[in-house]
Amino acid sequence: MGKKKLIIHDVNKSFVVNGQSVDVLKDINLEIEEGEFVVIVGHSGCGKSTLLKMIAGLEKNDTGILSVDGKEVDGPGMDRGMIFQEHRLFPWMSIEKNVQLGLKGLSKEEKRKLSDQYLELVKLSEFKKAYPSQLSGGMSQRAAIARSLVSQPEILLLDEPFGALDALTKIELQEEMLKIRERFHNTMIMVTHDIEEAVFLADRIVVMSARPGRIKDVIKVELGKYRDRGSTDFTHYKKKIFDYFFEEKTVTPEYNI
Ligand SMILES: Nc1ncnc2c1ncn2[C@@H]1O[C@H](COP(=O)(O)OP(=O)(O)OP(=O)(O)O)[C@@H](O)[C@H]1O
Repeated sequence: MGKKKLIIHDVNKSFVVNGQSVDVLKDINLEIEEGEFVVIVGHSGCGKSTLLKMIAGLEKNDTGILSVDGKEVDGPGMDRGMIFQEHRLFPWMSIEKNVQLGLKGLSKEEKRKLSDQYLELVKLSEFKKAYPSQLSGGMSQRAAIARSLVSQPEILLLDEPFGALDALTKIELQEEMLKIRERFHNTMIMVTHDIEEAVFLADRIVVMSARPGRIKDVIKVELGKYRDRGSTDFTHYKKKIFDYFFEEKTVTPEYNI
């Protein structure tokens, strides 16, 4: 057993909508080890993004405890980085300047060195002076990855980061995420609607039930480091997760298999 990085204990969350309290997450209990890659899947609206936002410190849990390294989460921190489906780069800044945004208290030269290093990692060195509008969707998402990695977060929170990309770019970036994780040993927590992506990347897959979101199952993916998307075992995991969604209601179009 590795070191526990994140502990979520008896967490509940509701929102007030039209004057009424609506339960969004119910009795969430989850422990994530340092360096683990955990992927969360569940129907649209079951509270996956809300859970990520609570870990990021952007939303507050109503009850229970949510702690990182034994310290209760109380707002955003440099130890956690977040990547969203849209790249959220500032259009008026070059890619280089966007990447440097998260760096505080460093000289210009130090910032430049770091942004160069991370832009090289995501293969965007040649585009550092370009603006977001001059980049493709995949390139913009690479820049967003560099921006979140440059401040060296220990936990990377990924909210459907490749959801808007074409299939080939998506596969390329999935493989790069694995390389990044191998190099930096970050703990990764990703939300996705793509079951194949979940099986390809995860050490464990958290399956959530429809609203209010509860953890229905946590599946350990025992497929080794390099996974063959066409293998029988890979397909077996895909089917197992897909069956959870049949169980609840008829197939939902938001899920790709
Ligand atoms: N700030 C808010 N105020 C009120 N309701 C909210 C707020 N944020 C989220 N919700 C509601 O909470 C529920 C869960 O939202 P959330 O975005 O976490 O779901 P999700 O599982 O990530 O959905 P999707 O897969 O469609 O992105 C939804 O019904 C949403 O409308």
